[in-house]
Amino acid sequence: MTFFGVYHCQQMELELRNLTKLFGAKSVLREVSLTAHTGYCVGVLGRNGAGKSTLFNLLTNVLLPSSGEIILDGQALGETFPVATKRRMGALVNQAYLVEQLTAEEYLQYVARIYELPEAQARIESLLAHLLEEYESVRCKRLSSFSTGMKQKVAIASCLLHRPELLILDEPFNGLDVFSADSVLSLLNSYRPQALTFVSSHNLAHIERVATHLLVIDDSEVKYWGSMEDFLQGQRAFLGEALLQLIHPNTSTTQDLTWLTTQR
Ligand SMILES: Nc1ncnc2c1ncn2[C@@H]1O[C@H](COP(=O)(O)OP(=O)(O)OP(=O)(O)O)[C@@H](O)[C@H]1O
Repeated sequence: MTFFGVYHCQQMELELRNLTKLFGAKSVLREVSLTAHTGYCVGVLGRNGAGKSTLFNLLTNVLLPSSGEIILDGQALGETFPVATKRRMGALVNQAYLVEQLTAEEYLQYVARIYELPEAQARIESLLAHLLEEYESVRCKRLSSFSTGMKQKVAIASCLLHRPELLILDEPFNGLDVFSADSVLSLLNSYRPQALTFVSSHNLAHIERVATHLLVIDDSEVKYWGSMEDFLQGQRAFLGEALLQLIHPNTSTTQDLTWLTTQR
């Protein structure tokens, strides 16, 4: 695959040092620490409300930590990340915002202008052709007429266009059918050596296909940080089984739901 060509990539090191986030009195992330490098694809796992999106919002400077530091290549990033640092990042967090009056190509040309990419057209064409199998038939259509999954794929393309060194994707497979998820997974796998990637998903099969490392968050804390291989302990265990051994489902409240199925 040749979306990005072969180019010499710098090694990036990202360190999270005791990263903590409180919302009021509620602690959402407590003392998250890790060091990751270019070439890692970190799958971020945890139950609903575990703090995954909060972590991604901290990594992209959307939120400020209550305490702790984000250190990039040895430099602590302060309250406002330098523009040069932001240029090294590509992020899909929260709801992707697209300019819906534009076509997919026009939107990516607009993104290319923001990043001052002089020769982005070939990349735009190859990304769209790879991600949108129906691309020829929707080439002239505005994004407002795209389906949820099609918009998601354009948003993913927009994160990759400037070849970020730090790629942060919060639930990128949301809304994607099995074929689309497969094209995104193959894209991420081909891009992986050139970046440090963080990706969250509740689809463990997707994480298993793409992640080299895992960060499992539960009860505001890191329950596991390390390689996928170590997590699975060299066994042929499925990720889902191994995850359930680490974080147990909440079983404290068993509700009587017979009212749902009893006749009126
Ligand atoms: N702006 C906010 N103000 C107050 N509480 C918040 C805010 N954002 C998130 N939270 C709370 O922080 C906790 C973690 O939320 P977060 O969105 O990070 O979880 P998540 O792991 O991404 O969940 P999901 O898997 O459902 O997407 C939740 O309890 C949520 O209610």
